[in-house]
Amino acid sequence: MALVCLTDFEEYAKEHLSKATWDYYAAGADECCTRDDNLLAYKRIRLRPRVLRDVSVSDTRTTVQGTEIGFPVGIAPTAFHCLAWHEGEVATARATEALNTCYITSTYSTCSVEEIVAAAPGGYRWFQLYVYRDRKLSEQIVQRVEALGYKALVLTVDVPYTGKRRNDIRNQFKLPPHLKVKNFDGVFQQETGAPEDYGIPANTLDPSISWKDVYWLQSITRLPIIIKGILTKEDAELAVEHGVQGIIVSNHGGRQLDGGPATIDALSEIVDTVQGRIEIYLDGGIRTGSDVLKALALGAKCVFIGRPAVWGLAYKGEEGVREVLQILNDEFRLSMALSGCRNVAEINRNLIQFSRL
Ligand SMILES: Cc1cc2nc3c(=O)[nH]c(=O)nc-3n(C[C@H](O)[C@H](O)[C@H](O)COP(=O)(O)O)c2cc1C
Ligand SMILES: CCCCCCC(=O)C(=O)O
Repeated sequence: MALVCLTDFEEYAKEHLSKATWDYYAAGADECCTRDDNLLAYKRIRLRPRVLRDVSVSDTRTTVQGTEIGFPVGIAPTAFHCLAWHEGEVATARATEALNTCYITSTYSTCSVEEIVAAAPGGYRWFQLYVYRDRKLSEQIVQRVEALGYKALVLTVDVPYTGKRRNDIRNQFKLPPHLKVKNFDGVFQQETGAPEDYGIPANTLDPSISWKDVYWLQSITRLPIIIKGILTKEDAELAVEHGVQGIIVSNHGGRQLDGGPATIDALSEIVDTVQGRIEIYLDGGIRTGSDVLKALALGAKCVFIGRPAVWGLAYKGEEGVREVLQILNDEFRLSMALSGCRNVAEINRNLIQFSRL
């Protein structure tokens, strides 16, 4: 039977992946309140559609960091794509190249950045970076992705420690031995029995990371820096003051702090504070084209999907991710037209029924 919406892909993935892999992808932290609220928050928002506006032609294109993409939905960084499909991130990269959108490659990819670029040489990509205690490791990967033509660095700031994901603990989930964090092959070795997250030594990431490390990162790269994991106006203001080029409003898909806000609920205070000085993106809970429309109406320049891309991989690799992206593109185009918007420039706050919020 045809899969017609993203939840169809979710059901397929749940049925076909091993329980431990499914649990890892689905996980939220603790009671999963924030993970679930990311989706529920969209359902609380109502739109104010305009009519009789000649929507016979519609244009979903936009720009991010000055580059045109086909529609305002990219792929958020998620780890371990080879768990879902044997070609892993290579398949994801090919799908995003085909749909002309942005793919943020995770530090914890199971294909190397060199393999990803070779598979989809024309693709538009950003690289997601975690900061390591051993800064040389971070510097080396930054140099590699810069040389490979990645267009921005996405600095993830919400993982000083990994959130408590109960099923992963119950399942003692770890990357199976035939898969590797390919960007650091052989680097993350450790003695048996030492603390680990998913088979990776637990103490590699630096929990002392602070705003001064943004200056350090700027000193080692010419790439634009986008901070992922901002949820408050105070931190958005600091991001602007530290000279970064963008923010991703994100709670890591509800996998880190449980009890934080849904990202769509956090967006407005950040947009009001930033006042257009840098681009603001959002991820978390995007499952339909009207979710995309709502996020853009509230001020996001582009949104990113995490789990739905992995569901697409689990279904049919590259083809599955293409289908997921195509469905979102089609639904977004339809939602735009049904609310009277011919292009993304016409999407604004007037579309949102604030009296209900
Ligand atoms: C399985 C999984 C792995 C993830 N791995 C990373 C990662 O390596 N780096 C990162 O910055 N965010 C990671 N994230 C968070 C995503 O980038 C994104 O914030 C989140 O998935 C968005 O929510 P959604 O899944 O509801 O679309 C991961 C999320 C999931 C579900
Ligand atoms: C050692 C930390 C592993 C993190 C794995 C990727 C990730 O961010 C996730 O949410 O899962």
